[in-house]
Amino acid sequence: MKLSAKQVTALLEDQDLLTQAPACDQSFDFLHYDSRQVQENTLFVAKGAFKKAYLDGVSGVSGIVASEDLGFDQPLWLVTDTQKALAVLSAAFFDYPDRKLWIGAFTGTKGKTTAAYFAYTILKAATDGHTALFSTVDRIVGPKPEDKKKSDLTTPESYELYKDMARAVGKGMTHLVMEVSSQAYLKNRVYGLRYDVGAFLNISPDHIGPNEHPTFADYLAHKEMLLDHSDQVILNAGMDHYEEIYQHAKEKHEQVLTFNREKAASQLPDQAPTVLFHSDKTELHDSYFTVTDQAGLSSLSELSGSYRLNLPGDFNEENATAALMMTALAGAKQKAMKQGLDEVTIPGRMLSLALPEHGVAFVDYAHNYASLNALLAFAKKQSPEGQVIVVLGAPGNKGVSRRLDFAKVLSKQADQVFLTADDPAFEKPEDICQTIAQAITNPDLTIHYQMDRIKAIREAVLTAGPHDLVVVAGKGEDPYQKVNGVDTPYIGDFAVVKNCQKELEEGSFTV
Ligand SMILES: CC(=O)N[C@H]1[C@@H](OP(=O)(O)OP(=O)(O)OC[C@H]2O[C@@H](n3ccc(=O)[nH]c3=O)[C@H](O)[C@@H]2O)O[C@H](CO)[C@@H](O)[C@@H]1O[C@H](C)C(=O)N[C@@H](C)C(=O)N[C@H](CCC(=O)O)C(=O)O
Ligand SMILES: Nc1ncnc2c1ncn2[C@@H]1O[C@H](COP(=O)(O)OP(=O)(O)OP(=O)(O)O)[C@@H](O)[C@H]1O
Repeated sequence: MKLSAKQVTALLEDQDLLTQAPACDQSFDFLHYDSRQVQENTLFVAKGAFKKAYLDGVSGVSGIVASEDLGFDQPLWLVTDTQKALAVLSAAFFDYPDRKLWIGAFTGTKGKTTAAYFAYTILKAATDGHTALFSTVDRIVGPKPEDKKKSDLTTPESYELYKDMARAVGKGMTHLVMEVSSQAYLKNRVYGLRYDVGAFLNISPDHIGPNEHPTFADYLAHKEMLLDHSDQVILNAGMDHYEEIYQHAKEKHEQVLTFNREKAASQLPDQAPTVLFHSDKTELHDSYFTVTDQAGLSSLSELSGSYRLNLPGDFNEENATAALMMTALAGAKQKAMKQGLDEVTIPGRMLSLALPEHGVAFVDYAHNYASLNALLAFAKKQSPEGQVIVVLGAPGNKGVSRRLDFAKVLSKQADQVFLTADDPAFEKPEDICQTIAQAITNPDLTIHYQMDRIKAIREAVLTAGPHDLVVVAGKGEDPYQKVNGVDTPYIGDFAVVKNCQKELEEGSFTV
């Protein structure tokens, strides 16, 4: 892997990014955007909030790509957009690994990680283990334990993206399932990348604020960009703003594949969904549903059938239908589809545990209005004779609107709530919980305060009767709490509930 100066100039020129190129004739052994990772003979891309001082005392940089002359002595390529430049150069440096992979991508406000795990597990079965996964939780480039690492972002920086794709190709992977966030388009992390299939799951207001999107329209526009860069597209016909998203997709695609729940009101009367699904049985630990291809497309010929999904939640049937359609387009056979959904598990998503004499606990990552609403609606349906007892908090110094959103959902769907800490950052968790409590409008909802999250979960379990559901929302298996700028280690909600279960079984449970 090398880049010659000539190549760099040609690549940047080709994308109309170049405003000035140096007259030099050299080759670079490395490419990077982070001064802490520079090696001997690196072409350095100064992007984002880069400061010149970062390169003080750093040796090894032999060329610079930047949007302004920062006063370095090395050959300089001046470009109009450093993030796009990094993407273009990374793709070339890693020898276009994207062209050697079948790539399926999910976007949406909710369900990206879940649907990506569904599709990954199906394709792993269909390709005999030759599938990679780039998700918010893990980035998996091969079959061995050492091929898996924790993700930092939902969609990584372009350099990291192509580097990990190249690693996946090197390990014999043929398919990749990935999540694409709106930020990835906003920050040009996926500039120039094409997908074989792109699926748009849903949209609701989120990620709007400083450092994210200025408006909802901007958020939606960046999500829609996935449709422009996918060869085939799948849309959830039941989502908000469907008509607008469908029209957008139609501008680029003759065929737009859509799905919806059977008997759902059609948002576009002239356009029947390609695929319909319905629930056969929803249980506390899994769900059974049937999918039917209405259009009789040969590309979806393996799709129609009944499936067991190893996760509960009616919204997960939606995610699963999208994953089934995507994997059918990738050529998966129904046997792999059934096996994948039957076996799939996702860290921190809809994990359920039976608690002797204390009902059932759900640990879930739901942390905004749409996801908490879907989760508690499901819980309410599952415990008609019992109470829904929720443990949650809201993060400090970000997503402040979530506090009122949670109060709204709790007022509608919960019987008791244990308000607690959830990444309080530089705020006091007590203050955040007070804001939530003050906005709760249901006088019948019992409110408890316990800022120690482990104690809050244990107290909720102690409170629960045999028919109750304890829903621990917001952190899933997150291994830390953000407190005063420090990632403070935390055993994770699931581990706390598991300990409760073990102690209940042994008869030693106390709070
Ligand atoms: C607002 C935003 O998108 N920022 C991202 C962006 O930051 P940036 O380019 O300004 O980079 P920076 O970290 O401020 O530093 C500037 C440059 O100096 C370099 N540097 C820095 C320090 C140093 O000592 N030496 C040095 O060279 C850095 O490598 C970087 O190239 O590029 C960085 C990676 O190169 C990202 O880590 C960072 O994401 C931040 C941390 C972030 O949290 N973003 C969130 C909002 C995000 O993207 N979330 C979405 C999920 C949304 C969803 O759930 O739908 C995601 O895809 O994860
Ligand atoms: N289709 C859906 N509709 C509503 N809620 C959903 C849906 N799918 C998942 N959820 C809820 O949202 C939570 C997060 O799901 P998931 O991690 O798959 O979404 P995501 O899009 O990756 O989220 P994020 O961008 O926050 O990482 C789940 O734990 C579940 O409670």
